Amino acid sequence: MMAAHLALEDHYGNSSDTQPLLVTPGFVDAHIHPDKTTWGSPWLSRRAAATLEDLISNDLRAQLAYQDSVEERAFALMRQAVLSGTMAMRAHVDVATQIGLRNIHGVRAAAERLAPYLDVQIVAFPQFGLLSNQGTLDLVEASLSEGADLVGGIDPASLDGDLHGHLDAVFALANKYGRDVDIHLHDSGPEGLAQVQLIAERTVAEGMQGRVTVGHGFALCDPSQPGLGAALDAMATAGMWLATCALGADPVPVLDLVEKHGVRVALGSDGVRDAWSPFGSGSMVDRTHLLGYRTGALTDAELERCFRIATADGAELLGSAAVAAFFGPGSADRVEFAAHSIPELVVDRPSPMRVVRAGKTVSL
Ligand SMILES: O=c1cc[nH]c(=O)[nH]1
Repeated sequence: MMAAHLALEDHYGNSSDTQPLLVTPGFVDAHIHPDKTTWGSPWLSRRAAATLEDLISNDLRAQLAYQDSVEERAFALMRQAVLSGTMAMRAHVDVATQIGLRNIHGVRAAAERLAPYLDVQIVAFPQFGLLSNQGTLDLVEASLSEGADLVGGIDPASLDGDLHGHLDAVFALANKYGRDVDIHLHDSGPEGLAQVQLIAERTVAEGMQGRVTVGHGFALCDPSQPGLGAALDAMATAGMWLATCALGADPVPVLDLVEKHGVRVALGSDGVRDAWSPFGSGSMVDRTHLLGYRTGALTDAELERCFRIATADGAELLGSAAVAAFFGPGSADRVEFAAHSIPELVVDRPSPMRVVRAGKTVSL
């Protein structure tokens, strides 16, 4: 999947060398949390957080205090993503006894309003624990008939405190309803790698090769870990994906190493202006820049790899036909930028001049 560079004609039909036109496929946000965003809402002053548990309790407190509905906030962010060139996204949406299914319903309603422009997959995400937060497992199951597409999980050993029980529950639901799986794994070091190995074994045992993603996978970002190669090999055998976000100080994978072991990588925004982070723009062009910056991209090939991860690779993970079908400037679904080349686009991160869906300029 290539981008195409054309000379741009001005209003009078004169082409100009100083105003370039780069035509690209749409972008794919493979990991975002639109239900928690404050996009379009008043500024949220955030509390300090030293641990994952702090972040999670800040998150719940913030969500319970939001005045604007999930649908309004999610729609505002998802609209911004569309206008920034995103054509597909995988949304991790909280399901918990404290909030019931309202986040799932709100994000699904927002997605329906944007359906001509954006393919949205919803992961039922047990942010506050799947087994440890009693009643959540039943809600996750119910969510699969009420708008959620995938079964989510989170740190089975540390956060949920029952490694095997958590994986049993996640894979049982995936099997019962024929859904893919996407598990947040913040745990680092040997504990994180051991969980990756187990998820990979489960994936193969359940015949779910290619249908399981690990989000964040901080353990997979530490090349000093002796078990890293084996964990990456296990993931490759299971056809597992790693969704990384290049957010703040979060660890990022060594892309050469991950690719050498045959593990596929997709890119996402993670939390955009929510209790977890004041940053984020909803733009995958920005996020691609951050991936390049955080992974030390230097050569054109390295910058182009970041672009590929955010477009063609993400499209493969999400099964996005609109992005995958891009063939050049005449494509019905495309994004137009004032840029000379992909490397320059990734570094300069311009806003699109035009997003085109089904042959028509998107105006929202
Ligand atoms: O919202 C978020 C972001 C990162 N990690 C989580 O568990 N939740």
